[in-house]
Amino acid sequence: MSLRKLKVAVTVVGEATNPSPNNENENKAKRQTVVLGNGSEVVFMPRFVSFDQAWTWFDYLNTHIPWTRPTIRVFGRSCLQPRDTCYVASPGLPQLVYSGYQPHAYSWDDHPPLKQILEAVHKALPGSSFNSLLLNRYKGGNDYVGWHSDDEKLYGSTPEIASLTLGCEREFFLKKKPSKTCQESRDDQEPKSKRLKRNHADQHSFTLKHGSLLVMRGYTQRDWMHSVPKRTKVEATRINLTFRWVLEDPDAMS
Ligand SMILES: O=C(O)CCC(=O)C(=O)O
Ligand SMILES: [Fe+2]
Repeated sequence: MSLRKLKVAVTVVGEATNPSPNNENENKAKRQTVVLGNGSEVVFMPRFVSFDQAWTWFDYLNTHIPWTRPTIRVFGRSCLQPRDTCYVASPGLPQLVYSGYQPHAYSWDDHPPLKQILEAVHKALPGSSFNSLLLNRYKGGNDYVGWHSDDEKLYGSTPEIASLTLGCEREFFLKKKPSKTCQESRDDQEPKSKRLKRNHADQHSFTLKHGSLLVMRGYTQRDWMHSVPKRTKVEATRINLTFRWVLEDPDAMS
């Protein structure tokens, strides 16, 4: 699959205060906002946290998190999830279930560095709040996450998801979900060459480097899918933390 790097529609909205808890001098990092359209956007901070701090967090999480590689169900078939995982949530929240798997919810108190990371994320995103965390560990290029949206009901209709990368960099892709609007139905009947031009902004890619933070907002989960594909030449480990807000009563929202 070949997805073009986003060249347009990347707006640098200025210097942001980086919340690196240890080094105030490294607290200046560029923040890019990518407007995806129709109320969806991505904010990307390539240097959210200092290199050294990010390695300290990586080493702690790699050794201390109770990683598991669960069996999940995809298109009716059972398979091993192609990455390690762990789930952390505040008490009293509804259970997370995805791909037929219900992870045990660990407490923030079990791993104090996670509270420090959560605080840093909150500081970088004023007005945002997160009460759960899904951790992923990719132990090399064969580990991946396939195309999906995090559109579970317990996150509500416009969830904000903040995604921190530690360790080996990997490509992160976004592609627009197919929809049967009038315009797109007409596109289907056009020659492929024209269609490709018209759809140029329907896919984006980001290189998620060590210490970067990518935030998906608005209707991104409703209208877009994302993935971290396999990479044959990659051998090193990447740890990814996605912070999310779980609604206390998802049924009250519908
Ligand atoms: O590893 C990543 O960057 C993405 C992980 C992800 O999409 C997820 O856990 O839902
Ligand atoms: Fe996801």
